[in-house]
Amino acid sequence: MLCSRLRPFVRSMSTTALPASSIPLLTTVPAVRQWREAARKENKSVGFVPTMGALHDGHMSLVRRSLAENDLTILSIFVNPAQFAPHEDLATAFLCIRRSLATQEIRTASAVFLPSVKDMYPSGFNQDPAAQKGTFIEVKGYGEQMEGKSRPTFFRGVATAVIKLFNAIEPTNAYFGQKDIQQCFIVKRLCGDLLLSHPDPEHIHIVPTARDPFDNLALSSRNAYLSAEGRKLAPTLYRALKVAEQAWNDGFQKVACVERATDLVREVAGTSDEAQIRLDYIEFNDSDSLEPLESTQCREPGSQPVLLSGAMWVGSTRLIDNIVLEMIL
Ligand SMILES: Nc1ncnc2c1ncn2[C@@H]1O[C@H](COP(=O)(O)OP(=O)(O)OP(=O)(O)O)[C@@H](O)[C@H]1O
Ligand SMILES: CC(C)(CO)[C@@H](O)C(=O)[O-]
Ligand code: BAL
Repeated sequence: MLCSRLRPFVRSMSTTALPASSIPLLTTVPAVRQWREAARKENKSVGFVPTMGALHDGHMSLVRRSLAENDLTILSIFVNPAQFAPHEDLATAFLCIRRSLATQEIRTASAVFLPSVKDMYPSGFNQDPAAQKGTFIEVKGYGEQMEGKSRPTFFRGVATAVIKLFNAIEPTNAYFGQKDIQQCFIVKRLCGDLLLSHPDPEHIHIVPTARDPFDNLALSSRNAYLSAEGRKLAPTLYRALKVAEQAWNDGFQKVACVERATDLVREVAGTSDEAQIRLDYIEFNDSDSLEPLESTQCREPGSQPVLLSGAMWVGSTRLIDNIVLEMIL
């Protein structure tokens, strides 16, 4: 069963309701397979950019990279209900799709795939994980770490939707944003574990986070929900991560790096009239296991990359950001 808030928006996504477009809007799995088959016959490589709509410049940096590296680029827009907890705002995410389809930028892609919830969940979908039936994919030991601690069913939803999209499109390459760094590593592992060839883990590309050029705030669909005051405070998360990065590079232990970053957020929160910001976490994780580092761990040059990531509440909006230490993307 579909969550009641979602139902009207799914109905409104019927083909006839879509705006006119000069690029193919593929709304069913058979249609996207046909498009893919034609590309295969012409020996054309296909780059894939999965999104949930509400397009911004961060999405466009993925599209640009795909355009540069492939003959054809397909972008999907699917607000995947399985990655939203029942209390999260799925309806607002849906409202953004129509606006995205009207933007000029996605017209540079070769095709847009807009599946319905019914196409993506042929066995039906229930928003309550305990009542769900059918096939769901878990990436055990990785999906529970980091963001998974706050969003327990999130990566199960992401993995399930991504594998379905990959099976429908069979892309040569797929592009994901560094802003959602855990998602990038989980998708790579998913492709490796399930022995996927289209794409295999080496063809999952991580594109650096696109930021506001003035204050480095990571672009995100969620930024649209910030108040004017909240928008001013939002870059504090990245500033805090930079403080932690500096301390790490100076040789401090993890616990001290986190403390310095936390102090900065506390200080900024103290100067805000409305005390709008609250740090959820700042953590250092191993990029292979995704396990948190030991408190006493400090920088070891030449070791494998470390994920320095954080989440911060700005009013009722939860923002995430990260820095990958010692890695060339
Ligand atoms: N600032 C960014 N730079 C690069 N890629 C990004 C950026 N923001 C999002 N992406 C990537 O775009 C893809 C689609 O993301 P999505 O449609 O969920 O947008 P979003 O801005 O991440 O939304 P939300 O704010 O709900 O997290 C993902 O791979 C995501 O990592
Ligand atoms: C990858 C994704 C499209 C899967 O639903 C989503 O998690 C997102 O937009 O990052
Ligand atoms: N880009 C991540 C999607 C989400 O947070 O639901």
